[in-house]
Amino acid sequence: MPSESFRVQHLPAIFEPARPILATIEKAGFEAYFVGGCVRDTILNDPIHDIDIATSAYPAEVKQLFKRTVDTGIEHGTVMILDHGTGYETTTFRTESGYQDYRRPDSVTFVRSLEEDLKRRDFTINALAMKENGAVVDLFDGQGDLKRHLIRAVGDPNERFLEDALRMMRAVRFASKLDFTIDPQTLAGIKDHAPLLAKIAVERVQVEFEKLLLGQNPARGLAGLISTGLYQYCPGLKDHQIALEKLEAANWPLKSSAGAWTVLTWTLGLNSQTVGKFLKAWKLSNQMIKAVQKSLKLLAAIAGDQVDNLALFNAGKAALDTALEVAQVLEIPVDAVQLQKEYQTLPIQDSHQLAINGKMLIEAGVVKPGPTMGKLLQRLQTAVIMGTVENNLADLTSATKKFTEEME
Ligand SMILES: Nc1ccn([C@@H]2O[C@H](COP(=O)(O)OP(=O)(O)OP(=O)(O)O)[C@@H](O)[C@H]2O)c(=O)n1
Ligand SMILES: [Mg+2]
Repeated sequence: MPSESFRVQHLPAIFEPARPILATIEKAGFEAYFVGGCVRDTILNDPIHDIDIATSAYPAEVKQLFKRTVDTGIEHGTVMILDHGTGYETTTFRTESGYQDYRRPDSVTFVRSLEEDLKRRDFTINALAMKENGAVVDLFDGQGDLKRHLIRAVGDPNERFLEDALRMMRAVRFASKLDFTIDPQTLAGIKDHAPLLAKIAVERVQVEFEKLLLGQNPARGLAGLISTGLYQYCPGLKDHQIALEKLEAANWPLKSSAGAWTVLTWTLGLNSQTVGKFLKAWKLSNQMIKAVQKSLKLLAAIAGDQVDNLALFNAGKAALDTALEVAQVLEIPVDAVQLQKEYQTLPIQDSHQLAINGKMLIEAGVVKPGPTMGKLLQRLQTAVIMGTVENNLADLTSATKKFTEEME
């Protein structure tokens, strides 16, 4: 069994429910460890979001030790254990070989040795293992690199990136997230293999890029992305080195995902009309695309000092918050408090709040069903939002009469 090099005295509370799983596996004579990000984040004292467990027990052996298990990825050695409330995934130590397509191993071989398993992991800071009792196994000086604030590939960087090209994106993502430097040899490995990123599913690149933009210091991640040429293999970024360099100088950090994509696309010179195609290439959801379109539109109004009630109404609260967040990061001057106040005091914030509707108009006999009615309601709504008509039945009815006469 590998020797321990350090011991975490008090495991964060999030580990508690998972400890009995490791204890059970150990009692049966196997090894079991917390591995990957959760160990890194424990040592960094950062929030932990998911717990990964690795074990020398083969999947069939794991399943014998627990009452309730689910085969979530049995061919890769992953079994979900449900005995202790929330499910915990355990993965058998494994080595992988092949990687003909630079993203999936051709075959997975289960092994009994922790070292073999850790050797195939991406970076030294992610190749730490921790026992149930807090003892840390660190075979590649991951703790030294955590102290030195260094992203360094385990072993030969070229091998690691040939195994999985997404790791190049992960390197720049961690540089941003943790505000760490990328080790020169690791950086050189990225430079040499950057074109392989094109082989990776865009959805996976998107996740890493968004995390980069939401990190502690995106300037670091962007600098890595640019200096290695990796950006050229990201959707729609090939011709945008200068814009990306400009983005490096922004007033980071950011909080929201919509904010991240808005900051990026604004800096690339896209607008609410042109942004759709770009974000589709990144495989973002329609919901996210709509959110970015709205905040870009409002941001354009803010930058042109043309924000009125209608612009605020059309944007809505979420896009307003995003646009204000982005304005701060991009140092676009805006009185955020004032705009929030204007939004709060809009005559209506939602179409449903209009004091008249189509049914009422028909019943009052002022308009017949059809396309005219839609136009009329739109006009009434705009008039209310802009404050030229009061939002009450009497005023809206007389405005309706006036508008219908004009429209005839
Ligand atoms: N391309 C990858 C992805 C993951 N890993 C290994 O699998 C672990 C878990 O992966 P994942 O949860 O994707 O990343 P984390 O490092 O845990 O980071 P996060 O905080 O984003 O979960 C990593 O720590 C690393 O040891 C790897 O070697 N190569
Ligand atoms: Mg993780």
